[in-house]
Amino acid sequence: MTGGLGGYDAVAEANAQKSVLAIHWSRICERLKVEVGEVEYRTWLRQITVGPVDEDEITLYLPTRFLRDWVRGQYGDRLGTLWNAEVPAIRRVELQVARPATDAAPAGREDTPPVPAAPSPDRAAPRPAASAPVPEEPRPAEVRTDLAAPLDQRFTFDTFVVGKPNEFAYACARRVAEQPSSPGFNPLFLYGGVGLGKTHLMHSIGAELVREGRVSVAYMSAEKFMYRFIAAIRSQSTMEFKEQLRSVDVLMIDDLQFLIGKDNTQEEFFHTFNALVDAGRQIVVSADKSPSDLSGLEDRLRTRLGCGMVADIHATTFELRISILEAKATASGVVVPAKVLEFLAHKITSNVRELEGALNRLIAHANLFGRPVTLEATQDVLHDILKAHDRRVTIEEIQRKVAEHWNIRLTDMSSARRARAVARPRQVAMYLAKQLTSRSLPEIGRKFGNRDHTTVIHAVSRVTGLMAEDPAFAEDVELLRRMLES
Ligand SMILES: Nc1ncnc2c1ncn2[C@@H]1O[C@H](COP(=O)(O)OP(=O)(O)OP(=O)(O)O)[C@@H](O)[C@H]1O
Repeated sequence: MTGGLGGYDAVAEANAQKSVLAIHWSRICERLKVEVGEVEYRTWLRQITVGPVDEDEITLYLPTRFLRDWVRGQYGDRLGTLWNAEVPAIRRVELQVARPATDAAPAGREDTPPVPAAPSPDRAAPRPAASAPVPEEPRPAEVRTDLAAPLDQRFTFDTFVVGKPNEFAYACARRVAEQPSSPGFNPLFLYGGVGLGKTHLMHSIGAELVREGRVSVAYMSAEKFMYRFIAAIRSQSTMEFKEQLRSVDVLMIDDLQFLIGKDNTQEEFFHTFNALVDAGRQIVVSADKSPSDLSGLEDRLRTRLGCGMVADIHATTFELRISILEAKATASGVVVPAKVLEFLAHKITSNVRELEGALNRLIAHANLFGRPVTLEATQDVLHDILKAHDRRVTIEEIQRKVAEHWNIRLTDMSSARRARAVARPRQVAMYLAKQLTSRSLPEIGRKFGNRDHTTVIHAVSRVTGLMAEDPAFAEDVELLRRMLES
């Protein structure tokens, strides 16, 4: 590809080469359609654009890293063979990530338009000619701050403590961060109660992708999405808003439940969602409930949200709370005795945010006054928080949980049935009632079908004995106790 005769000839030669390559490529595409089928072709191969030839190598472009890797793994050799059959001088195919020019939208902050000739900041930037792919190098990884909230630097995979309740969601988030748009993982829908780490995981995905490079990430709360949309309508710039959204590689929307009842915004989100997924981009969404339980969201949106991977973050266990506290205490550099951590993990069970808040207050207090953290100081410094968490468990709740756990009828808690499958759970419920409530033995007996207080004493000692003998049984009872306390 030498020019030698001046700029015009070089351009003419490049154009001629392009049109010849385009003819070869269209023939190869026809072959591929027949070989792999129309659907497969449209999903993976249609997005390829042809780049330059250098010696014996032709460069093909794909819009995302994920597509590039997939096509390379599945079709790399075949593409090489087909090109070689068309143009014997081509012996190798190089696959690169590049956004086709038709998709190119402003890629930086609004105040730094990437296309120098942009006529005005409130108009979409002009697009280069459709056939010229934009190579990946000049387009650095970025967080689309024009669209989105900046990522919180503290929320990374490294600082996320993994335990049983969140290990699945964590694994899914890691997978998406490593391979955005993997089949089966798009969209990734994370859900769980308040303060259990959904936002932390989303920011971790964003941080990882940006660190890895080559993708643009937009993160925003559903609330922010709505306000941006409304502002765009008011300023008559909805097209620009849509284009910005649809130009990102990964779109993350936090707290989607906010869109319940906001029909127009839902509609807009639905179209954005479809446009991105259809273009092979990744969507990550969080909400407080699963897609099927988000009544108030349009059915078609709920259906699409549930199409990828739905991962639940469960309420924390005692072990996870301890691990989180340990990690955060270590990071703070303040020595917090194990018994203080255990005390907090027992007392503050509702969510990690509150747990973290309590620990932060303790640490701040220790730093301010230069005093060691003790159990007494903890009770003093946190007395208001601890009081709010002093939960009263009722005997009815205990009976319900225990019955559910062993799959027996609630009425069997007070029935006369003595079969072990029923009597043992009943004894456990009596034991837990004694442990977790301040009710007297006769009161407990009365709640269990008017039994005598000696029956309750017998149940307590029987369960205590069995727990000592049988670790699996002890674990069951312990689990129930923690569930009831949280
Ligand atoms: N497994 C964890 N390891 C470390 N920190 C955690 C973990 N889970 C939650 N946190 C911390 O708890 C706080 C609350 O988490 P986050 O904001 O991610 O919760 P959320 O599920 O998004 O809550 P909301 O429903 O209110 O949006 C954050 O400071 C976060 O870092």
